[in-house]
Amino acid sequence: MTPAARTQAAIELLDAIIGAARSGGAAADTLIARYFAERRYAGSKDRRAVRERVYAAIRAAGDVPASGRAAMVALADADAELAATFDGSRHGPAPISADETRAAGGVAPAWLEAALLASGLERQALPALVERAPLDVRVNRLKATRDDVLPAFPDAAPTPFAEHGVRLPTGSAVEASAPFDEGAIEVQDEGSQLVGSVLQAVPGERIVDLCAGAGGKTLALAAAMNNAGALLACDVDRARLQRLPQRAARAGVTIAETRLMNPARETEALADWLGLADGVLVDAPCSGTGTWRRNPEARWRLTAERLARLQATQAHVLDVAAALVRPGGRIVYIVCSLLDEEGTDQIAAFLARHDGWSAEEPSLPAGRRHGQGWRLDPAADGTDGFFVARLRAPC
Ligand SMILES: C[S@@+](CC[C@H](N)C(=O)[O-])C[C@H]1O[C@@H](n2cnc3c(N)ncnc32)[C@H](O)[C@@H]1O
Repeated sequence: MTPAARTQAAIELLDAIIGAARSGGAAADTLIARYFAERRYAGSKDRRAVRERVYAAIRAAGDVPASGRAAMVALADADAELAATFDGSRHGPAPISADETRAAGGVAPAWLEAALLASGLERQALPALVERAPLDVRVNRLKATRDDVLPAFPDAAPTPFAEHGVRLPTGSAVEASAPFDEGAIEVQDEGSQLVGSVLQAVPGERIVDLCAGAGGKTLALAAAMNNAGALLACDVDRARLQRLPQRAARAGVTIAETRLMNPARETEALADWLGLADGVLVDAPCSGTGTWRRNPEARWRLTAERLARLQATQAHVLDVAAALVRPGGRIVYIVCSLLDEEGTDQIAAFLARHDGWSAEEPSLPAGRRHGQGWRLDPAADGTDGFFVARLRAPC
């Protein structure tokens, strides 16, 4: 493909991504994969270049742009090489005119920027929310140590804070590596590794991972428990939960049992665990404002209505978790969001609903106290953004 044709492809893809963001359609990655599946003439360099242009345009536009062209023209205003590809050639975009529409910049839609500032984030911390993220992996201590893994990747370095983390150059082919194949590493952001460790699960305990998804944190819990004890991984999403057993097998995890639940009927599915868990991890469904670095189009999709629905689910899963914990046991509540509505406000509301429970300070090597919990943010900590709180049940 010529450079101009690559820009035209990025414009077409952005049009599809913008349409999907407005209608709740497929994610950008899916649309990009479909686009190239139908255009076999595009080589791997073309695909990489187009993808980079698409994501640069998504990162640069805080709100949904009027069109793919408006997004690319805004990008070209600051990039002469890109601007030169608007050359009107056969497969390229028409030349740029001075008065045509440009996508607005910004970090997020105005209502979301306001909500982030109201949640205590400094304005200068906002751009880091949409910068490219590093590629972090967690070393699976059931299979290897960090020193075993580091030599397998030439440009790898230990993560600054997480004990078992390794940071690799973005784009490293982790899943084609021997350590991945052997189950010695899992892709996991350093922040995710840190907040997952707040439960401090130890061998022999009875632990529930209530919102386990495909098991990213379940596998870390099993490693912390050295495969000894009981570990129940639950979710309401069959497709996600179904991926867990295969990942567990690769990681040498033997104690994770999965359980699919019906939404709003979780306590029925968990009747045999009521009041018995030493600890419950609630990695709650959330708006993902802390993970825009990896998924920048998410900020185009979030609405106030969706946020309100997520908040209701978060309160509900916290209440389910409280029913599972034994006297004196604990809950760790995590959201990959920096909005107080999903973080410290949820904890305050939980404590108001549940007599005798208290919040304990998680105290991690990165981040800082925030309300009744702890917060990591991309600008200050170089991790995805997270809120985490530890709650102690009365004895
Ligand atoms: C942030 S994701 C979990 C990610 C996962 N723990 C990991 O580390 O990879 C939140 C999960 O909550 C699940 N969820 C949504 N509603 C739920 C409910 N009522 N009970 C349990 N899980 C729920 C979603 O299906 C989703 O998998």
